[in-house]
Amino acid sequence: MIDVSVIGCGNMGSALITGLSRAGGYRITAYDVDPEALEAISAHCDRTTTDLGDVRDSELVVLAVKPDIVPIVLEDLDLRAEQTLVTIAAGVSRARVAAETGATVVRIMPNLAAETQTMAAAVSWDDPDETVRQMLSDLGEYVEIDEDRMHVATALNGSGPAFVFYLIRAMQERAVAEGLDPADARTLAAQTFKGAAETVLRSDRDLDALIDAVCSPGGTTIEGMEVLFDSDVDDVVGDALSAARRRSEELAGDDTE
Ligand SMILES: NC(=O)C1=CN([C@@H]2O[C@H](COP(=O)(O)OP(=O)(O)OC[C@H]3O[C@@H](n4cnc5c(N)ncnc54)[C@H](OP(=O)(O)O)[C@@H]3O)[C@@H](O)[C@H]2O)C=CC1
Ligand SMILES: O=C(O)[C@@H]1CCC=N1
Repeated sequence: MIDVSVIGCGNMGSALITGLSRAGGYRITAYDVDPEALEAISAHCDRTTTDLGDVRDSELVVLAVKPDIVPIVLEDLDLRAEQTLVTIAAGVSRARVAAETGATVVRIMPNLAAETQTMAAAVSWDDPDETVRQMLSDLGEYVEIDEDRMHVATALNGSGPAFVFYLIRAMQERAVAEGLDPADARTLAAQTFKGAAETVLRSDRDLDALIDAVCSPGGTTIEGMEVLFDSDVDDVVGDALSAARRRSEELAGDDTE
């Protein structure tokens, strides 16, 4: 049983808690200043608390508050060297957190799919932490990266779900406009993204080969692909990613990571 505390039970903290609860094998303490946030997540926790002292003995402590709240929490959080503090805040470096805590600091960039144990996460650390590895495996897929790549990871897999939700909506809305029932269009659009993503993860074929596999000669797909090939959609999607990456760098301020 891994003893984990989550500080901040908003969108991301509650997704992590729900995923860990579904995985099993975790004793979960949830801390927040907002009793309503705790109430909303209580079914997935062993303990909810508004007393920061209650997280003092956890093996893993996940800091899931907004970047500007991180220093406020760290001021009152008293941890020891044998504990691991996992920070998920965009644009807040490990060094900045480590300067304010006695614990070993690991930085991850998770995403909302933690809730369904299909999270894509990036992790950076000085020394691999087996308990954090276990947690990340239980929640989905992860890659280890140098911390100076955390800004681009934040844009890709941290912000990425919002970009994908947007694309799902665009396909769904056009299908509805062309006659499909809204609920059916939502199911088909979302499952199509899920299936395509699963295919990429399980296949060793490159993406061009996978596109070709859908495009029957003289068929329907190539007509749609021609529209994409002739558009600037690659640039637009890339620009969205770059804008998110730049904002992560801005949040970091003088820190390079
Ligand atoms: N949302 C996402 O998809 C992702 C978020 N992140 C990172 O996760 C962190 C949290 O983001 P997100 O979940 O979206 O934010 P939310 O605002 O949804 O959640 C933050 C929670 O922390 C609470 N809180 C505020 N002050 C304190 C405090 N002093 N002690 C404990 N809890 C406090 C908030 O309460 P109240 O609302 O009352 O202020 C809220 O419940 C950020 O650093 C973000 O960069 C990383 C990857 C993805
Ligand atoms: O938008 C944000 O700042 C956070 C970090 C990545 C996803 N959500």
